[in-house]
Amino acid sequence: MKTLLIKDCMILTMVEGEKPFLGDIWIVDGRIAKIGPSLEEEADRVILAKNRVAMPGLINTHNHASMSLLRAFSDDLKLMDWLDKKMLPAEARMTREDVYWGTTLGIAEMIASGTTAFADMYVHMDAVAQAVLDSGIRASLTRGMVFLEDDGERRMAEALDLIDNWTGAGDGRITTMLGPHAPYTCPPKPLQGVIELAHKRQIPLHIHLAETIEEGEKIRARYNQTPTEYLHELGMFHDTHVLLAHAVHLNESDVALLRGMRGGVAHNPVSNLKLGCGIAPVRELIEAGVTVGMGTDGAGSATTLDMFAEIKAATWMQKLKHGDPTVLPAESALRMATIESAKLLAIDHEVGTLEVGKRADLILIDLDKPHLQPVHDILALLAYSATGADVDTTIVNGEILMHQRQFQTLQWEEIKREATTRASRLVEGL
Ligand SMILES: CSC[C@H]1O[C@@H](n2cnc3c(O)ncnc32)[C@H](O)[C@@H]1O
Ligand SMILES: [Zn+2]
Repeated sequence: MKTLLIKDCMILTMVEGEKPFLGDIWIVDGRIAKIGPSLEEEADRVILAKNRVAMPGLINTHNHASMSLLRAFSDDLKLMDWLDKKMLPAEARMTREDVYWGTTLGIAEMIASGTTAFADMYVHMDAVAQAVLDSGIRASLTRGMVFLEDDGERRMAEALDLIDNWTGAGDGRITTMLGPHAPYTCPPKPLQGVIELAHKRQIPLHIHLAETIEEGEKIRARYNQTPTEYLHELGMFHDTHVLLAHAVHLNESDVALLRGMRGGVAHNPVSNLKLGCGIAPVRELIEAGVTVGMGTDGAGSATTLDMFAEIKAATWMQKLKHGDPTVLPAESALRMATIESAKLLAIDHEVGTLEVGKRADLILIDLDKPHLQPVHDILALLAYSATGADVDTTIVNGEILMHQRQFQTLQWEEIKREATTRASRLVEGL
């Protein structure tokens, strides 16, 4: 039996209706065994967490972690120029080892900023899975499939290899999905095939949707439909858990089509702002009963994987869009980044709140800082003042991945060296 006791912290469980309280958390074999004041249980290790807030780890529902190698390489471009002229040529040079080290760099940033689980769509996914396994983080992995060239069968085979070989690995830390890339890269026939397979084997789907106005124009010209109508008509929302990344350009009837869907929307506000895509109809989606979680997208576009930046951007953008500061209050934004995101990855029975019996995926935030005092309202402080750099400790499955801002499972100097040399090679001459 492996035990860990976290003592004297302010506990924010994120369970609906529960207020923050001072207390302790006892973790046994990776799960929360007790939460309450003055616990006296024996433990192999004790963390004294005075002046710290314990909350569920943040869950990043849309990422391409390996793109951390392309951070700040190409900015201030329109999405299609950025993708076609810069990202795709650099990605064409990426080896399996590049993906391993790029993903590890992304994971290091996530652990350091309080993310305990993420959803990833990329290539060389066995390397991504290995990086997840080695680091101790939790992830939902997807082989991204573009069906514009004629090697779609190979991509499908790789997607299924990932699912068959890695689902449940790392004591259940790795889950998998099927990932058709986007409506504009997936024509009806292969997309229908993916949807039918997902249906038959009950595999969740992860896809980009309605990110830009240009995407809407492309799909209108090809099929005389909105991107959402296109996916709906192919049966995507009938009985499959679907993770929709972005969903910025939805009209009223698109939102109505998503009503009652399984899964929901990964909102990526920083990427949407930076690429000038627009503001997603988050309030309308939530009012329609659609689950909305939070993500960053890759660091190649968002530049950072700090989920605290997303929390701020999400709430500010909705307030601005509706001209109303009461829209998406602090608690709702924090819920989006924790339990709502857990629902999107279909892991909410295990993580997303601090509750007895759930996996111990949690973070400790250091309040002993000028920008986090005084403590009138801990929810407002976390949503509006905290940054990823305030995270002191990150724990996944009861394992300490970072403590007092020191990585426990990753070798930072090695990651930096590998990432620097590989990143230079990828972008040379582009
Ligand atoms: C086929 S693997 C995933 C693929 O997606 C690309 N990508 C990264 N960010 C975005 C985005 O915001 N919209 C669409 N596609 C994106 C990435 O470069 C990979 O090629
Ligand atoms: Zn993306």
